Amino acid sequence: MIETARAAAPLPHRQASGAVQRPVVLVGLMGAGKTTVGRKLAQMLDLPFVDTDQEIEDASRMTISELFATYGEAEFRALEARVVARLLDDGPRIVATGGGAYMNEGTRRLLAERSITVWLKAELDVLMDRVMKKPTRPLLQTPDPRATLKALMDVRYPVYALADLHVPTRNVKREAVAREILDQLERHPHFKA
Ligand SMILES: Nc1ncnc2c1ncn2[C@@H]1O[C@H](COP(=O)(O)OP(=O)(O)OP(=O)(O)O)[C@@H](O)[C@H]1O
Ligand SMILES: O=C(O)C1=C[C@@H](O)[C@@H](O)[C@H](O)C1
Ligand SMILES: [Mg+2]
Repeated sequence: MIETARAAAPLPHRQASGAVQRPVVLVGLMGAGKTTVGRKLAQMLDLPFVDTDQEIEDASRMTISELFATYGEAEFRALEARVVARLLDDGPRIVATGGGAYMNEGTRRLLAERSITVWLKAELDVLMDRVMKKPTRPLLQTPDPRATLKALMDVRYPVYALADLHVPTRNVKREAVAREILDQLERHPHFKA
């Protein structure tokens, strides 16, 4: 279900509203803050916010874990790619992707043509702290989730690095991360000041 951000209270960047020419798509590993920061950024820009994991769960009426268990990862990835592609047809908005969405080459090509991509980059310790708060993520159901996350980092970080903007998340507040994205967006050619 597409969620529309409620009118935000006046903020320093409010004049930027409506100036994003393309969807802004957040990519990065589980726990990087794509959903949390994406929602904040959408409020700041007064744009709709969409989370692909949520879209998939709403459409299938199943949780991501149930989808993995019932249909397998490959089917989930195919559905995810279709959902991301469809969201690019709906005009400027903030899109939080699932952690693996950007690993699909076709998805990356589409996103490069039609969106502004933002990599939320985080260190392993920060990610571990965060993902352990909700330990249901299907890919981390392993004997050593930290080693699994590290292995995913090694494979994925060179790919996430292809995104247009790189924003470190560290242990800064979600508002500060959203503002850093906004600062970088304002310097991007598809953002009209
Ligand atoms: N900047 C931040 N500071 C503190 N906590 C944060 C920050 N960003 C996210 N979190 C917390 O980290 C957890 C994971 O965040 P979130 O769900 O937004 O990550 P995600 O990138 O969307 O992960 P996934 O790929 O699994 O959907 C949440 O509990 C969230 O509240
Ligand atoms: O990093 C990943 O591959 C995933 C991240 C989550 O957002 C979900 O999309 C799912 O758990 C897979
Ligand atoms: Mg998320």
